[in-house]
Amino acid sequence: MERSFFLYSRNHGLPRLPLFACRLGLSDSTFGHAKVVGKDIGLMSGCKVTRLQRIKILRATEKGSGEGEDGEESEDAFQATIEKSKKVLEMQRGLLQQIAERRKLVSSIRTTNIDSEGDEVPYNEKDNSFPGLDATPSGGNDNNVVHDRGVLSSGSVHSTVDSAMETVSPAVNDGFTEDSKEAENDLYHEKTSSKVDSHKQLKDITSESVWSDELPSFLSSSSATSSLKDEKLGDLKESSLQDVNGEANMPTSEDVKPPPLAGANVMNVIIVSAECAPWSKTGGLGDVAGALPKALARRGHRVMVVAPRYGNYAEPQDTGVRRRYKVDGQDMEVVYFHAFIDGVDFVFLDSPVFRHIENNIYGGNHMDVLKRMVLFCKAAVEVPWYVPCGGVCYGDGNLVFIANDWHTALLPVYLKAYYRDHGQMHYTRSVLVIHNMAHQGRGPVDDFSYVDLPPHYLDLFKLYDPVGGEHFNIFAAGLKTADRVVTVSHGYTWELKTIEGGWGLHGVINENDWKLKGIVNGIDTKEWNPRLDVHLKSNGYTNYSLDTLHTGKPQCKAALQKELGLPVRDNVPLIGFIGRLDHQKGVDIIAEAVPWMVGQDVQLVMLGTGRPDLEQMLRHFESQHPDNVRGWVGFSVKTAHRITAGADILLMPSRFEPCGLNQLYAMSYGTVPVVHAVGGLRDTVQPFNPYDESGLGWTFDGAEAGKLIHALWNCLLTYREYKKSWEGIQRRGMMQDLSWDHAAQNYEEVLVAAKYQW
Ligand SMILES: Nc1ncnc2c1ncn2[C@@H]1O[C@H](COP(=O)(O)OP(=O)(O)O[C@H]2O[C@H](CO)[C@@H](O)[C@H](O)[C@H]2O)[C@@H](O)[C@H]1O
Repeated sequence: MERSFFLYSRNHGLPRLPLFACRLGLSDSTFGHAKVVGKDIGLMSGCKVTRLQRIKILRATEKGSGEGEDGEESEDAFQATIEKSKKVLEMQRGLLQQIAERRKLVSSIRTTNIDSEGDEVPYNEKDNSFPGLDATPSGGNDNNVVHDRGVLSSGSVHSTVDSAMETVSPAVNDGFTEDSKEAENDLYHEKTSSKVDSHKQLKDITSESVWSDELPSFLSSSSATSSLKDEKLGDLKESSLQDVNGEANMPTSEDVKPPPLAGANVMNVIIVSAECAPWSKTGGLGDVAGALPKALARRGHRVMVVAPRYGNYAEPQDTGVRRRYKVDGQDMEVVYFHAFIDGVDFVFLDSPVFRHIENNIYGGNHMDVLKRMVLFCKAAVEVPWYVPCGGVCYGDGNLVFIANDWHTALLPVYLKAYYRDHGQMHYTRSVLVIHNMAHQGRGPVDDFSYVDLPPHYLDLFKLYDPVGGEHFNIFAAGLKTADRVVTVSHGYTWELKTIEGGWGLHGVINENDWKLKGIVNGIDTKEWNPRLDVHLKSNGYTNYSLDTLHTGKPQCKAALQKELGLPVRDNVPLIGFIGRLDHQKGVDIIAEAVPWMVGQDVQLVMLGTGRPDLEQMLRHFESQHPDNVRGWVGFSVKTAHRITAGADILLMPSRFEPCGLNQLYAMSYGTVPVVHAVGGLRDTVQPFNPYDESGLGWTFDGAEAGKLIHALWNCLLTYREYKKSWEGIQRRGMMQDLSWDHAAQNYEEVLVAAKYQW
């Protein structure tokens, strides 16, 4: 039964209070609008008054205006009202405190209920759980005592996550807390709404997941989810508690946790990648594997990255889990290391075949590379069962693997051949991301004998094309087997379907078009952010932002010129190039344009490593034009950051570019990109239009020196003659939200699509 606040508290003379509160300018948010044990106490929310109250207020006001003629009487009445109001406020405070205490009680009952339900729920298909460890073809694992808890039922999986998260080593987390705080302050890039404490978030996943697995996202809404929760809580919910718990407008209290951004779609995600920054990186794949997981975790998913352990990394600790896998008839042991950082579980696979090759990840002969990838994928697909992260395994329910490029394209195949074909890992899905189709894991058909698959799988790998003839193609098998495929830009998705862009796999891509989606990469706004960049804190460099662009960027430019031994001149355009020195990146196109460039009074700095002939070319240019050109041969993350900050212009004449990250980094540092309009470069660099002062840089429509020169000429003209336009381009670039948050949301759609695909 609802009772008005007036009736509830008339002894306290409250009819005047709403009006009084209004006069004092006290708002909804000051008092809220609370319900206590089913009774609307109408705490002046929006000066809400009942009809009876209104009459009383009116009478009191009329009376008040009459008394106004007598100043003293009126003053006394006013004082009395204040006194009464104070008392009422005091009482309300008490009530609010009671409410807060009841909320705490309810949430503790709720937690207990979820935990106990999780323990008791037997295996249920709808819970997306795997029946048991013993049924796995690879057998059990003596080292992993918590394994069973992770796979027996999703109830136990979810319910144990809470306790798991409590056991995460604080030492591991603490090192990253400050950075997270810094990033949270980033006004330009980070959406503060998406920032939540990772532990709290994972706890939220736990409770959400228990209920949400049962409904596809397109059927469920947050209300559907909460009603399901309500049903599950059943008996425990007394009506009074329901009312307290259901109150939406309560003043914020410490125990109020925001729901995960992914809502009902939260799931377990395992990203498997041959490289992962900052531990290992040869290019953009490492950046993506280091950043996308964190963005997915911010959305509330439980996220793990699996990568080889190439070096002695500081953070990951030996989990004690050891597994043996057969590769080409040979027993190979894998030791699993783990670190929990920024809300993500990083699992590194240690084996003699991975050790100490951090500077040559894809090096070695054809067979060496193939065997490494076979071992990596065989071990990675079992991680959710054997590696306890924070005390509990991921299990295989509600799980999606994200494999990347050909190196891990065997994973979807192993998932199918070893497990799903045998009715196991029934609820696990795989997504394969194409970062670069130019590398496919090709080899002679005989390679099939090394991947350890049933004979009928050969057809998945066999491909014929005019270049390779009939051959063995790992990427092809992965693309066919994965539940969904992602490419890293919309432009590249289209290009892959063409003979020129598909590198022999355009047929496979076209056949699987239905499961293909382009998602433009984001950038790690903690790593690549001129306000926070750790590489700009010394040697004369400085951090800067949109507000300090005028002073900060020129300072970085001067520091870069000084560091490189170039004449320190503010008015000379400084042009940068960063990238792998190979055919893709069009370094040779820059080379053709160098004679023209040096005649333009510009400075050019090129950082790269790769093909020896192109490395030699860089050195040659430097020696020919010591006053204008620097060719830095090597892989230096610090120098890459400093060039991005100090250069005015970034050149990217790539012949093809699936997405490209350097142009994104450049724009966020106020460095203007000049790019070949291809793949992701076309998607992300809107050409400058001087008529309406729009656009972000210059593009050219052919990978030719002449076209590069034409675009660069226009760019240099604007730099020199139209300073305002130039600054506009810089500012527009810096103001974009290039963070991973948006891309992560798109990935989530793909994960959900994979999850509900049968
Ligand atoms: N010598 C050097 N020293 C230091 N850092 C260096 C360096 N050479 C390159 N880098 C860094 O490596 C990364 C290169 O990323 P890109 O996306 O431009 O290219 P990549 O072709 O490797 O990636 C592929 O995957 C990514 C991710 O999906 C796609 O964006 C891209 O189009 C596709 O070709 C950048 O972080 C860059 O700074």
